[in-house]
Amino acid sequence: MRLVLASASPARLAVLRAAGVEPDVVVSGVDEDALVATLTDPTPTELVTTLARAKADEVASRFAAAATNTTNTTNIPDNTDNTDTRTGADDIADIDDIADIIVVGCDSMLSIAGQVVGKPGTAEVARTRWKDMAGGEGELLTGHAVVRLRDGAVVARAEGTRVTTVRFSTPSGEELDAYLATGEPLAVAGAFTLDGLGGWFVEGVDGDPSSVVGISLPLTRRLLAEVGVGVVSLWGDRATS
Ligand SMILES: Nc1nc2c(ncn2[C@H]2C[C@H](O)[C@@H](COP(=O)(O)OP(=O)(O)OP(=O)(O)O)O2)c(=O)[nH]1
Repeated sequence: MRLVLASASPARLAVLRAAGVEPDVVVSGVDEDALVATLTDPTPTELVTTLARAKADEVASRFAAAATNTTNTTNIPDNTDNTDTRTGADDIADIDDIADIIVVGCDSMLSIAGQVVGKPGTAEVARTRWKDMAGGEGELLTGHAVVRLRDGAVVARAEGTRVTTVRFSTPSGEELDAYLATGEPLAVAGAFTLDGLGGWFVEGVDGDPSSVVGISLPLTRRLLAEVGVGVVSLWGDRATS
């Protein structure tokens, strides 16, 4: 059995590794903006669940193609060097045993001031986000989709979303300038991290902290159980040491 993380997120990989799981990483080629554009007034939960499902399904489809020995190169991003520099991602060709594969896809967004937002992308957008966040609170939603395949055929799937309330401090002008200058807040949902430099500006969370970082361990444990996988079986030698 192999757990495949369908994500380029170093944060998600770090959470799983710290929790005893060494997943294979296969980055999905999902165009999130294009997919969101096809949705009609999705709720925040529908948004992150749809995106998480799309990421998991895109990677799962590659295993289906590999299992039938067909090469569907139309939608498999060119990953000829077999690694994605962002996270050292594998190509599915690197995964020797595809008899029993569990693919996990996630998507995180912050609901704040009546908007649901992802990664700011620029310092200007991140600064604007912090004007809404400072001294207040938002809800960090992380959608999760788990797909289990045996010999390339989907045999089970499970989905869920975790919502965690995050209470923000009020960084000074100098602190915010410095934080934005690091670049960290530009590449993470909600323009903050709980486990990085952003932690200086988070007063607290109500709910699951791992979900804020990018993947909820307790929810993923339940979703794995729904597809017949006990999380302890994924701990490898950690379970016996
Ligand atoms: N280290 C850390 N990262 C965070 C935190 N909050 C959000 N993030 C990251 C996790 C994800 O990498 C990113 C949310 O964007 P997405 O859910 O679209 O994932 P991303 O595009 O990174 O990768 P993916 O789409 O799964 O391939 O923000 C946090 O508190 N700590």
